[in-house]
Amino acid sequence: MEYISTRGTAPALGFRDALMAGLATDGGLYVPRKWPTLSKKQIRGLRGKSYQDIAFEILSLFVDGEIADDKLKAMIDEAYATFRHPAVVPLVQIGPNDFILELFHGTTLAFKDVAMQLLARLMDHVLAERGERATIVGATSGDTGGAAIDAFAGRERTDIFIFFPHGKVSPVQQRQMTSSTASNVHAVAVKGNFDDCQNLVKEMFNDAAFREKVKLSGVNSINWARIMAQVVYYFTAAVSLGGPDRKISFTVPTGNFGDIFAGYVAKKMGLPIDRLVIATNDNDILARTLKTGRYEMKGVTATTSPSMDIQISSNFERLLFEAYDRDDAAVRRSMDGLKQSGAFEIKDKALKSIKREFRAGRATEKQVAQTIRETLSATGYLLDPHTATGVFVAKKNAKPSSPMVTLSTAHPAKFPAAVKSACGIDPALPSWLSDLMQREERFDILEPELKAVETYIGSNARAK
Ligand SMILES: Cc1ncc(COP(=O)(O)O)c(C=O)c1O
Ligand SMILES: N[C@@H](CCOP(=O)(O)O)C(=O)O
Repeated sequence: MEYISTRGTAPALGFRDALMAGLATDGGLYVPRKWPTLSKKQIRGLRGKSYQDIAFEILSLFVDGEIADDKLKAMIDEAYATFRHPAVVPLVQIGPNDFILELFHGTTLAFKDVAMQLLARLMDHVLAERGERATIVGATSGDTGGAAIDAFAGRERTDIFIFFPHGKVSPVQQRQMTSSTASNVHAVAVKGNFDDCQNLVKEMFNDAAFREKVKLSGVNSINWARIMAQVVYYFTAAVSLGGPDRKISFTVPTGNFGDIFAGYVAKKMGLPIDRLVIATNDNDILARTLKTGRYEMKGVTATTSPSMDIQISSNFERLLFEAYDRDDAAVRRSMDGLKQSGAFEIKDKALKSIKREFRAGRATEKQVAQTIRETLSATGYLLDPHTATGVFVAKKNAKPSSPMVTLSTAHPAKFPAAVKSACGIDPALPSWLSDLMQREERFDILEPELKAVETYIGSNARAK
């Protein structure tokens, strides 16, 4: 299996190199040269298997023998042993045809743990095999950072630097990032928003000398391995609801487009998915794009679902690549337009192909709060604001003939103020995090300037 860049001018890489590269050297994102597929019979064969076994069957198609099967199995088992639910990602029914896929039973209570626990182990394995060290960077609107810090803390071969927008993450998210005592962890508050943090990370990758000097690697969903790990739960959810002999729809609270792109990959691999619905909060650039064909940045609004307060939706580039029939020049033109003028137009044919695969909807702040309140009173189920965004949009896009699964991307206790103000309930953190808000914080504050950030990393990273 070879991985190619969406911008077409970086070298094609095997799995291990794509894993360690994060972003391609031409600024593009890696995707498999060809989507692996499973027949209906093979998908049926996943029924009744454990999450770990299904993960192995799906992931080994992408790893393609670059990591020995027994080692990959052991990493999968270890990664998902950190989850507090025996099903890893249980499905909960909240209506006759409405389901919630709970992705938040990992150590930091967000769906990011699913991929991050595995990613850290995969990277460690490759670094050990090569006798190397790496500097890991990540931008976060709140959840990726906590999950990455938890997964990489104390790992000998990596130093990890996480950049979060100063004052724009929830107090629980901030404390999860800033209370690590591990010496290889560096939490940095950037005076800006998530897009500034993400731009800094991408600029670091585009600085070839710096990239080489500190042996840079990334843990955002620009890294193909993040997406790959997230494909698995579309299969586990679908087969437990009768797939592939029945089509299942999914609604996904969306920001950086990684989670829903994983659903699109599952479909490409042969999983019969009916509707794939993008749910956005007031930062509705993706919903607007599908409606108008113009991807246009308009500034970020702070919402009660801060993890989705994003304008530059990185993985949309992977979708564009597919929609333009893998024409990397068309992707380069779009990305140049975005950089130069904050916008680009999608050509009719490509837009039509995107609209065939996706629907999109937005939930306003009022609708999010109302959905939390109404779902609680109708079903007794407590949603976090990101999941509530999904549930609201799912209702508008559900079809009576197919089950609708909304991905629950975070535990309500990560956003207690928003949940309390919506429905009066103050959700408690689970026991292993009950002292979180008393733990001491340790972080630095930086301007959103490449030089400042590179100097900071340069003086703290050990991979030189
Ligand atoms: C809780 C939560 N929900 C949804 C999202 C959106 O996921 P994605 O960026 O993969 O679209 C994020 C982060 O991005 C998140 O942290
Ligand atoms: N919502 C994310 C933003 C970064 O997304 P990623 O999936 O690309 O890492 C977060 O919580 O940090």
